[in-house]
Amino acid sequence: MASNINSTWSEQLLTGNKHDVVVTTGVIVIVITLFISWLKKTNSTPRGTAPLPPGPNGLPLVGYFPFLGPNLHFEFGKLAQRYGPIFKIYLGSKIHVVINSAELVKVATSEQDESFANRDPHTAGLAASYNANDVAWAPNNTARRNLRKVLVHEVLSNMNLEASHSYRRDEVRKTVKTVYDMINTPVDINEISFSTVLNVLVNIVWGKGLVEGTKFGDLSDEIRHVVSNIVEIAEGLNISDFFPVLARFDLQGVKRKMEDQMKRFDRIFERTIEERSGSMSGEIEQKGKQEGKKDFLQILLELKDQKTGSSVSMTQLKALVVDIFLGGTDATSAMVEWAMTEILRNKNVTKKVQDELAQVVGLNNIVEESHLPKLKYLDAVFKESFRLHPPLPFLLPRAPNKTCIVGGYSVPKGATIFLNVWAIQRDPKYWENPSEFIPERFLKNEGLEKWDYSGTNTKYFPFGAGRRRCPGIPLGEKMMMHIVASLMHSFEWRLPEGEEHDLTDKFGIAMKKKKPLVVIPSQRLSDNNLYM
Ligand code: HEM
Repeated sequence: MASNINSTWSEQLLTGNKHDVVVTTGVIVIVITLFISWLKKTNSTPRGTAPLPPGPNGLPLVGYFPFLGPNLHFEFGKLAQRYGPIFKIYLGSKIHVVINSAELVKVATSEQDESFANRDPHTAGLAASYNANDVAWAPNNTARRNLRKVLVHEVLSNMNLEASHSYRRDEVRKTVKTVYDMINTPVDINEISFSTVLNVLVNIVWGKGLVEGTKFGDLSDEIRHVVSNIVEIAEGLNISDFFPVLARFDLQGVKRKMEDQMKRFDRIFERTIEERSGSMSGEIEQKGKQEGKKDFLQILLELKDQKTGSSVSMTQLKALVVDIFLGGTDATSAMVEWAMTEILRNKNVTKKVQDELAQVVGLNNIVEESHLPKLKYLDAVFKESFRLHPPLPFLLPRAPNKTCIVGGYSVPKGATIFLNVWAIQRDPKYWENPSEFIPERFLKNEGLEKWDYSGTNTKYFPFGAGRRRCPGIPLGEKMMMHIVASLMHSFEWRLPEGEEHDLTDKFGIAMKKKKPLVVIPSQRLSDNNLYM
């Protein structure tokens, strides 16, 4: 018996019990048949239609999962080299299509933008968006388009951005003061920029008066906790997203944990609305009127009061606030960290950034938002940092609402689409010396190439392209430029003894540095008052 257990199938065939051999052979035949029919299913297309894109086969049920490392952007970069501008890959039971060329991204986000403007929300995204009632995860329907209009034309309008400039100024100044108090001790750049950006957004959404009032001192801490927790939960890989049949079991508890955070968020929202409609309302409204700015809550209450049949519901507005926090904080602070890393590891770049700041701002002054458009070299540094380290290396996943043809291949309705901005922005076909950090490439005005964040040139689109591109660009850009300009203008920075700069990244909700940038500041400006 023991020898039977240890023997191989072929040994049993030669020596063993006939019944065992029949059973084993039967199982093997079934497995091979399943495998062949799975191969046929994953590679076949109905007669007369275009074929599916090429791609690795993987295994039944789990697809290509077992062959992938944790850094999907590297893995997909390698597969792009093998399979070309478009490939398909099964992850679990879901088909994913990865688009790796500027030309085909143009097809998806311009020629066929309407079909590709739908999303494929994962469990965490769904739970954090009140079931896709927001802008970022909702399908491309009328409700979403209306809500996006509220975000672009009300919250982020030029007038509101201009009016809220004092919020950004105050928070950046507070950060400079905090760093000044930490002179000669290590500072975690991502940590301080995350908290600066979050405070700015809290003020934009809820209004400074509400958060700073003594009664609500604890509110911004609570918001900070909830936002950090939401980012952390959304960051992990969730098996249910790849095996939809398992979703209802919520094996890793992602849905439950996210819903707990959303309940906390609901309580914050209810409390602020209650207070706003109560005793503090007149005072805050009056202050807002004097300063010519409206916080988000005020816009919300006005929309409700208009009674014009506005289709924006309370749930949508809450979901939009979460979008603003999630979209705004993580990606912006990740970019501050990448830009600071690239500046500090290239001595030549450090000098050029500092020289420009000395010339535009002066060393007896502080950085103001009005200086930012004149900092052309720093702008090029950001553009080059975005090229090498796009915080969302595949953007947010899309899902076409009908089967489309891209590059001669069939892209099935509902497939998860990754637009591989990471690979395109490093492709030697489009970029000279692609892995080198050369900000000057964005200062040349040769030819007809347009390098901006609009996504119209699909060789460079770190904020996305087409009708789902990021609506937060003007705010994100102002915040990250102001923070880095101020940190570089007010301080000299050095690494702790024995440390070296490290560019390793880690895949997540926003692609960050694996090892946080922790650097030691020293005073650069002679006037101590410029730090107060
Ligand atoms: C450096 C900062 C930022 C980066 C790199 C960034 C990047 C992106 C990217 C790549 C997308 C997906 C675009 C696509 O699928 O084509 C996106 C979407 C979005 N971002 Fe940003 N973002 C930033 C800041 C912000 C800010 C400050 C806000 C809000 C105030 C924001 C709100 C959103 C929203 C709501 C969406 C979903 C748009 C839609 O689906 O229609 N982002 N962002």
